[in-house]
Amino acid sequence: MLKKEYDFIVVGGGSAGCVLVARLTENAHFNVLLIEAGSDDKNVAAVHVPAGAVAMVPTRYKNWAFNTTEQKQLNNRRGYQPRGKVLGGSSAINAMIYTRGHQQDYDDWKDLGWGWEEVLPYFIKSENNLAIKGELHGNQGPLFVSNSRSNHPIANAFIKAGELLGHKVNQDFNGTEQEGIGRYQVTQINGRRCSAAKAYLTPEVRQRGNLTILTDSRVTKLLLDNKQCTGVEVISNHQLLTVMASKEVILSAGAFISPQILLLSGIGDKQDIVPFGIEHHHQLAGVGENLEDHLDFITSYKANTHKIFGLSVKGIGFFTKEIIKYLFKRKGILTSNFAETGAFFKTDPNLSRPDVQLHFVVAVVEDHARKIRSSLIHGFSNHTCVLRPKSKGTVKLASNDPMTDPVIDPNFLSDEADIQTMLKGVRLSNEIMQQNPLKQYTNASLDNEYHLSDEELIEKIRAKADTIYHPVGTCKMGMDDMTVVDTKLCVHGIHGLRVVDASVFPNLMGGIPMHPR
Ligand SMILES: Cc1cc2nc3c(=O)[nH]c(=O)nc-3n(C[C@H](O)[C@H](O)[C@H](O)COP(=O)(O)OP(=O)(O)OC[C@H]3O[C@@H](n4cnc5c(N)ncnc54)[C@H](O)[C@@H]3O)c2cc1C
Repeated sequence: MLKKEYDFIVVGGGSAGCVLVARLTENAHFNVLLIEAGSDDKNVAAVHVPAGAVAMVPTRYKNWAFNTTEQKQLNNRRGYQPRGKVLGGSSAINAMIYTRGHQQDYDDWKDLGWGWEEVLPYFIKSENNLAIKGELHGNQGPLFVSNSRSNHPIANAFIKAGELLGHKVNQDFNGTEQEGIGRYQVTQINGRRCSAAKAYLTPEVRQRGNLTILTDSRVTKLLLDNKQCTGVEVISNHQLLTVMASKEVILSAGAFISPQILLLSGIGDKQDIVPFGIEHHHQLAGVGENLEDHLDFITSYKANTHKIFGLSVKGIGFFTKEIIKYLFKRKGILTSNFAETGAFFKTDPNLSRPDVQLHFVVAVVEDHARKIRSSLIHGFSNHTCVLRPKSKGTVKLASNDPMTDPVIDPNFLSDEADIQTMLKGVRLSNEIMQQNPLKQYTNASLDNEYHLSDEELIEKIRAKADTIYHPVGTCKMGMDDMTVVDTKLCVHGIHGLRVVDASVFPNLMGGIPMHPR
């Protein structure tokens, strides 16, 4: 039964929220309420079977499926922003790749107390790596990390192709050196997804008497008494309820909704709040600013085999066998995280760390797999993203109605430097795709961009690129005027309120943002 008051209320049961409630409830004196807008993840096959992501990412199933504003530098196209809406949050629908940022990325945050030396013990504590041991890895944490059980031959051909060009094969992207080409490790156990909910909301944690989990319930507003956050308003079962927090409310609703909740509650820049008829409580100009995201450009190929993702009559026999293999052995293509291999490259050898990442995907996933016709093709694709974009966007209110999506403007490619880095990255990607180990599997290039001039390729990037799903920074941590939380993640000037999700990152790191805490 829901109580009127808890010590802590955690808003959003995603990558950050699940970790936090598991840790807080270790202390039997704390009563904790976790509120999640989506459903429980129990018995949701699409979450647990790795290839099930294909049922969620392009659809509204367990997914907020946001759209962005028209992107000026992307030919005024609207982008797509999937986000998990289920316990586990985006870790329940993501590609399960386990790569941290580059060590230097954390050292950029050293003055904030979040340098490499400070964060490494937490990586190690959380990780249970079933394949790699060593001083940079953990083998006893709750988050299981494995080698992919799919091990698709065409994904391996990608590595061979890179090796032919002289790229160093990297056996461990989370080891001492990030640069190189290799296989991604995945957050999986026994061929099943290990989301933050699976890792941290274990049956033992769920049974704790001091933890209440309220799913299918949406926080609409924070309750404020002058400069103290005292609780939340939540819509649950079609009823508007208020629940009080005696110690803290902790926002972990993700990089789009955490700033939206702050703005709906009157915390942010006056100009972003008052025009919507909302009372302005607390001036914080940085709320919803500083949005950074990884832009992704895809080059796709039709394969000369049907033993890869795609839908055809010929493929039915192959997939039937793979389903049986999965049911009995938890192996095969259903364990694939799609982006099985990849690379971290420097577009300029003088750089101190890689500035582009490649994801080699054993499927054609044009427009986030929303283009059914291209998803039918048996094929593969190579994705290029700029790791430290200079372009910055915003998340703001569209209305005072909390059920309305926020206005998301990543402002992709607004900085010319990002276009140039992307261009160089795509050239590196194309070189690999033309090597014999991959050519032997290629029926046709679906993009034919090898012979394009720089100007033509930039046009193609503007016509096709979109997110690879790593928005951060909208409640930035730090001490300057545009920051929202301090180094302990407390909201500046408001007592009893923290933000703990990807919105607090000061900037994007050269890796994937599920694992940096
Ligand atoms: C398709 C996709 C692929 C990705 N691939 C990878 C990958 O391979 N590797 C990797 O490391 N990262 C990947 N990411 C990124 C990674 O998953 C995210 O960066 C990370 O999960 C963000 O964690 P978070 O805690 O900030 O937010 P989330 O995990 O998104 O959690 C936010 C939670 O809050 C809930 N919520 C929102 N609003 C409310 C509200 N008003 N009331 C109550 N609850 C609310 C949401 O439903 C959600 O459960 C991917 C992301 C996506 C979408």
